[in-house]
Amino acid sequence: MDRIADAFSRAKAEERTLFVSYLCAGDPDPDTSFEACRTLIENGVGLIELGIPFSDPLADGKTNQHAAERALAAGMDHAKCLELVRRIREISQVPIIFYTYYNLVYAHGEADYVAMAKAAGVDGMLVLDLPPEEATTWMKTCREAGMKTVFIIAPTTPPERVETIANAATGFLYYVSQLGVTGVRATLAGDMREKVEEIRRHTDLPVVVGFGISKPEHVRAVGAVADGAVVGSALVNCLAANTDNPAAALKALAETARELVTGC
Ligand SMILES: O=P(O)(O)OC[C@@H](O)[C@@H](O)c1c[nH]c2ccccc12
Repeated sequence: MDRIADAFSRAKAEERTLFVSYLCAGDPDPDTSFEACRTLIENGVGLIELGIPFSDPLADGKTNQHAAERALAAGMDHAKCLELVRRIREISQVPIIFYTYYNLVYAHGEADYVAMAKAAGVDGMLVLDLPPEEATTWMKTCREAGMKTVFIIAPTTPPERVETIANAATGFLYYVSQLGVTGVRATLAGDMREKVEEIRRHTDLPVVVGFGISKPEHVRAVGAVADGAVVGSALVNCLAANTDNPAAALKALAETARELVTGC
């Protein structure tokens, strides 16, 4: 079963953009985090990026950093992240990607980290601070375990590295359309089409675009050039604004997802 390929091919067949969500696992607490994932699935999300909370999330903007802080403060650990995946698998076959940092992989050992995730039902990994040039053993370990390895391409990625990254990736490629770190923005990058077309010259993998997406018109603009639209901070903000009221957080999440999915 290739949940990732199935999700993208279903979206393509239905001529829609795959709605990809990001939340930090365990934000604001393990139970609410599971209900948040259920809410997203019920409101159109077709692929879940789960951030593994880490104390030094250097690639994340303030919104995601605070989400990781809330999750860690709520006692989220690796075992609970795997338990969250198992709970999601009881209700859905939605593809799940771990967004993690290499310190967390190293702490368990690559083989164990991948094996535990695969057993729980994770479909792919994005190690945010591990470039393909340093990921030879990682990619081999994941390939042998049937775990996809997603990689990121940025606006500043030079052409020769676009090819290297595109050739290393499996599952899909993620084009982060803005410079800097994650976070809601008023406008999207203007050169998205050219960069995605450049990526597509090197791969047949699906390409998703993220960074700053917060409105249906952003999703529509991304959908015109890419196979999926990634929304993180706009969803995380729903939890951040209601940390003392899980029901309100989930209601805001459902409303935001329902609005964004109209752009898919
Ligand atoms: O938050 P935004 O602007 O909607 O962007 C998605 C982003 O949060 C998610 O894909 C992500 C979370 N952590 C990351 C680190 C690097 C790149 C991307 C990410």
